[in-house]
Amino acid sequence: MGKRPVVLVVMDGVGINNSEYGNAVNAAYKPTLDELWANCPNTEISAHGLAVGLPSNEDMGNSEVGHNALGCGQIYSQGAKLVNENIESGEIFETETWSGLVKNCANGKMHFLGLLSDGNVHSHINHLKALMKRAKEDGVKEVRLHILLDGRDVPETSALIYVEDIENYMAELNDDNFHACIASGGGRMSITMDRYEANWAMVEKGWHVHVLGEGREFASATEAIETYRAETGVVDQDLPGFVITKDGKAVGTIEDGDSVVLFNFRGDRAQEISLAFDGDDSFDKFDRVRKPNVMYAGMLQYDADLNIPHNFLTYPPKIKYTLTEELCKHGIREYAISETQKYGHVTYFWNGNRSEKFDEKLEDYVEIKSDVVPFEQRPWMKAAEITDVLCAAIESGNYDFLRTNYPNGDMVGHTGNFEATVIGVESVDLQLARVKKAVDAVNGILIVTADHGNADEMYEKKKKEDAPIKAKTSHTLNKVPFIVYGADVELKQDENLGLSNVAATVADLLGIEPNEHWNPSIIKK
Ligand SMILES: O=C(O)[C@H](O)COP(=O)(O)O
Ligand SMILES: [Mn+2]
Ligand SMILES: [Mn+2]
Repeated sequence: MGKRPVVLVVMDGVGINNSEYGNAVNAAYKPTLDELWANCPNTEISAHGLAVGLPSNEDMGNSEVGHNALGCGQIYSQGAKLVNENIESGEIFETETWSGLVKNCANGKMHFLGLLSDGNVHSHINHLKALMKRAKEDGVKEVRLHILLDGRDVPETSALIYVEDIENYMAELNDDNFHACIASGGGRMSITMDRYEANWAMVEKGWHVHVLGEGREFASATEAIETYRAETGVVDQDLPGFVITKDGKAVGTIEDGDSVVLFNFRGDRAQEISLAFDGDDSFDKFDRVRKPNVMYAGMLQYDADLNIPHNFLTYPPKIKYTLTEELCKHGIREYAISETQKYGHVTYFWNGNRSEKFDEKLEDYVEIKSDVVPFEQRPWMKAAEITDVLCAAIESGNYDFLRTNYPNGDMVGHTGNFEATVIGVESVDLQLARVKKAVDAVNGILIVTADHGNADEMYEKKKKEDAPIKAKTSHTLNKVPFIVYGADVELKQDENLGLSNVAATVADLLGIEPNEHWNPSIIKK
């Protein structure tokens, strides 16, 4: 091509926060990032709320919407917003899927499985309430709820707030003809919500409690949560699975003739459990022991290429004109690499929730296997291993555009462990120095940015001056850095810039005319 290669680094979860309080990014020793920020063209860009297609500016960013915006140069209404609209207009209940679900369980139960919170990253409790209410109106008699406790997109020990809320809601709905109750549950990082096949054993554990009704027994979800908290001290996302029983019997195993709705709208952590429900006898990820004959549907279609799940209630955004597609048209050779935890972020999310490549010949994707450990124990994760392989790819001269995601700021940030998160950010900085050197060796251009904040705010904001410090595990509403190294450009400084302006900027740096559908480049002309 004769063009200068462009390397883009997403430092997952590394936002900009002017306050030092709980700020693991500022607390980290990060000479390379500091030097780049001080000496290179840079700007701050938005990564949350309306800038990434979420319902409001109160919604923090997340990896799905962040990488979608980065990789497609446009702002699409995202799952959270689409489901809101679909419920508000009532269209969701006019779908064949909904009527099929209702009809299918005429003599059985309707099960709702999903993340119980108002985090709005994977799900929203209001969506669940709307589905339950309508199920009752449509004549469903028995509803069972399988709850995944959050504490990752919401405060780390907030599960009981949502349990109480939904139990009160069910109590109001329950009458002589309708009965809804919680049947099983567990922490979202302990059961069911694995992603990118990092740890199928989590899904197997979820299958056992939700479907088979096998697990430690409790009389209520509150009892389970309180008992586990007292025994283990773990936070909500890590609480073990539990089964609710009455008179020695699980109240809501999933049986032939039942219907099951996964009320999460986000795809990554919804796919594996969906495969377990949809899969025929050839399913071999774990032994399901018993596979009930149910109608299963997702709140959204999680992967349109792979048709997961077969039935769904809301169409995902149809993301068109992605950067990868455009670059392929120009013969640009692309390379994407991350470790398992974020591999799908730089491929599937980046390409508009598409799991197939646009052009086999032009694209190479590499996954480095993530550790299966609590990440506060190994905050460096696989940053060095990613860099080994990435630098070799840069120096090979075989690629024109290379992108990577370093998960540390985010994955360690989600543990709520400040010290470990500082080390996570420092690990990324160490690798950044190596990437920069490789970029220099090929006379390339380096872009450093992030998909949303997390490590930049590790403590919940205090409500009272003398309140104790409380760890914050979720993402933030903060802006993220955008830095260009190795190119003599001037960057715009504009309140309205966001992640969706990055694709056009990459095209500019590669000497390609940005697609007309994209938001404008950040480079001043
Ligand atoms: O799934 C998760 O781990 C969190 O809910 C969101 O994190 P991510 O958007 O950075 O993946
Ligand atoms: Mn992220
Ligand atoms: Mn995250």
